Amino acid sequence: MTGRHAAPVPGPSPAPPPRGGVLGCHDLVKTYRRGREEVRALRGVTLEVRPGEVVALVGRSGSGKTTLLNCLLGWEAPDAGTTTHGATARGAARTSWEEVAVVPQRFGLLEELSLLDNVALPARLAGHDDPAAAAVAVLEALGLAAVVDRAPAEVSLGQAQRTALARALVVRPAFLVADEPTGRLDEDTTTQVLGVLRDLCTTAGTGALVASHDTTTIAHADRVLRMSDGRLEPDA
Ligand SMILES: Nc1ncnc2c1ncn2[C@@H]1O[C@H](COP(=O)(O)OP(=O)(O)OP(=O)(O)O)[C@@H](O)[C@H]1O
Repeated sequence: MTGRHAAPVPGPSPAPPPRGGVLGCHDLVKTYRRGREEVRALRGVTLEVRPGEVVALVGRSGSGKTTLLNCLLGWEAPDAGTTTHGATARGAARTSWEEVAVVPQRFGLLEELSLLDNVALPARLAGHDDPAAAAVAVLEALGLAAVVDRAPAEVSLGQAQRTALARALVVRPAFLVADEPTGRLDEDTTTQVLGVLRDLCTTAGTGALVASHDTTTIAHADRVLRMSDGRLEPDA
């Protein structure tokens, strides 16, 4: 624990995204095929994330976590199954960043923009009065005040990872999906980041689904879902 309280993440000025409902999926199936080889990455996965809760998704490397998140988000097409995105209960193609924001495993930052501009972008698209101020506030809360003007290539992987999280949090989304968002961080920084995430879930009612191998992240979750060989294990 750092002993620091996480600064609250300021809210965007426009109307908040539609709230309510759940982020979830029902009976998702996904098989990858390469020639004759088949990898059954998802074998019928059903889950729900409710507003305000932090759910950790854990499992060995290759158990299907990233595939599950990608299918849940609509970034990959499942072979079967359905997804629900909060209040809209529609397909991912129509889901806005304010409804479901994402921290991808490989960050997905725009290399030609500064960290500040990367984080301000979704706030700008959401119609925030002062996107830069909102971006600075969340970057500061995540311990990045000193590097906001640098490009992603000019910071450490841990700093880039926190920037990807800041870009998701800046719009106070209804739901957050994060793939290993603390994998590059030391324990103190992880605790700081989790404090900011928890604050958002409490104050904005964000429901978070966080795939992680990190014991600190798992310990801070309200619920833990365990994946094994393309399936979720039944609750212990
Ligand atoms: N595009 C792809 N083509 C073929 N197989 C794939 C593809 N993507 C993933 N796989 C396979 O699907 C299985 C699940 O992979 P996935 O990336 O979902 O696991 P993971 O639990 O997220 O792993 P990690 O913790 O290492 O990120 C693995 O066996 C992987 O090799």
